[in-house]
Amino acid sequence: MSGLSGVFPDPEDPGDDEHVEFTVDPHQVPADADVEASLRPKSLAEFIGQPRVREQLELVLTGAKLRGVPPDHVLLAGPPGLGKTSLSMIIAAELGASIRLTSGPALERAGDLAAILSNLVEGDVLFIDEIHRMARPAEEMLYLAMEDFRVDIVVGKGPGATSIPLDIAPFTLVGATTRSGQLTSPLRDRFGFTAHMEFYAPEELTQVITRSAAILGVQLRPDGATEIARRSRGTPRIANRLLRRVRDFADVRADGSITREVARAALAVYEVDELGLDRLDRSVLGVLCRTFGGGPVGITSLAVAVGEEPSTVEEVCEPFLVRIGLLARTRAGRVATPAAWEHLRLTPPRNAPVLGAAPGDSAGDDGLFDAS
Ligand SMILES: Nc1ncnc2c1ncn2[C@@H]1O[C@H](COP(=O)(O)OP(=O)(O)OP(=O)(O)O)[C@@H](O)[C@H]1O
Repeated sequence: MSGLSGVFPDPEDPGDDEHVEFTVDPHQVPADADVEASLRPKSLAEFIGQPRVREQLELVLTGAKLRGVPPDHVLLAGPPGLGKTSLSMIIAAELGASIRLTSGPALERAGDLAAILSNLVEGDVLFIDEIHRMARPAEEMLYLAMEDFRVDIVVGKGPGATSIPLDIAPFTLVGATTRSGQLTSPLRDRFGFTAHMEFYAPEELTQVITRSAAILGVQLRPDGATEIARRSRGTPRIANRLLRRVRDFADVRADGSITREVARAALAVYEVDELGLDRLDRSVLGVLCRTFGGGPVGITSLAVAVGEEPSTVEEVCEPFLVRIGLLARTRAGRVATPAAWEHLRLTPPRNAPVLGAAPGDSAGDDGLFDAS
């Protein structure tokens, strides 16, 4: 028989010698990644929240459809997990077009991009995730492709090299970035529309979770949905992930129904606190307060101290910590706010940095400083 089988003790009662038998066929159980895909909204009408982006995008798409031309290139900017990939698929679906998906790091050489561009059919949507991480030669090729629907293929090397122009089908580029400030201005200027994705309000995340629970057939009480939403860091991907983890807990340790109490107990097991901070967030704040006396400290030093990549701390933890007022970015580096000390139940030292008054303490145009 293919599958897994065995015995499982009741986790509520370690002394229990009555065992529950289980049999699971891994081919019958969808992987988390498949579940994630099934939860993606398929149309603008199904896409919850981001009212401004939806309205703007609807105008861009409808205007293009009225004129019978592919819409301008679209840039989706915002922290991870807010729905950029979902939105790119929705753009293609609303246009009745096919979509090709790739990412900046996969486009190392201009040839990688040329191969994709030359295979596009008129009206296709090309999605490039993490577009700020594309290699320079590919980026330069993209300028011409975006503007004139043409690429120059370089044949040969050195002084004898020649470039052969190749027409490509008119297409719409959808770029996604977590670091719009890192885009070069020639690339940024070639997008006709930039959608700035915001963190979601708890009520919007409650709707996301309720919708996902209905798709997954999970019994979810409204107070359970609110509790998960409150701790989802304004991010639908996290909301869906927490819903799946709370569902596990509800199935294994409760009666399968997600109530506020079940959600609280489950999220305590997964170390997600009342503000939605996870281990890494708390570790960043803890190091900032305990090791660096509240800062200011550069992102690299902070990342090394928590054993993470600076980009992870900067793109995953920081935007949310800044948004909920636990961390501030100043010219001199990252600083813990009084609310951070309070959240960690620590007393700030007397010489802890004072926030707010210093002139020039404002973020750069990507909201980030390079103190390291
Ligand atoms: N507005 C929304 N309404 C309902 N569900 C959403 C919405 N936005 C995102 N989701 C859910 O969140 C998950 C993550 O979204 P998605 O992968 O599109 O995010 P992303 O911004 O592209 O993230 P990344 O850039 O890290 O890939 C999706 O599976 C989808 O189910």
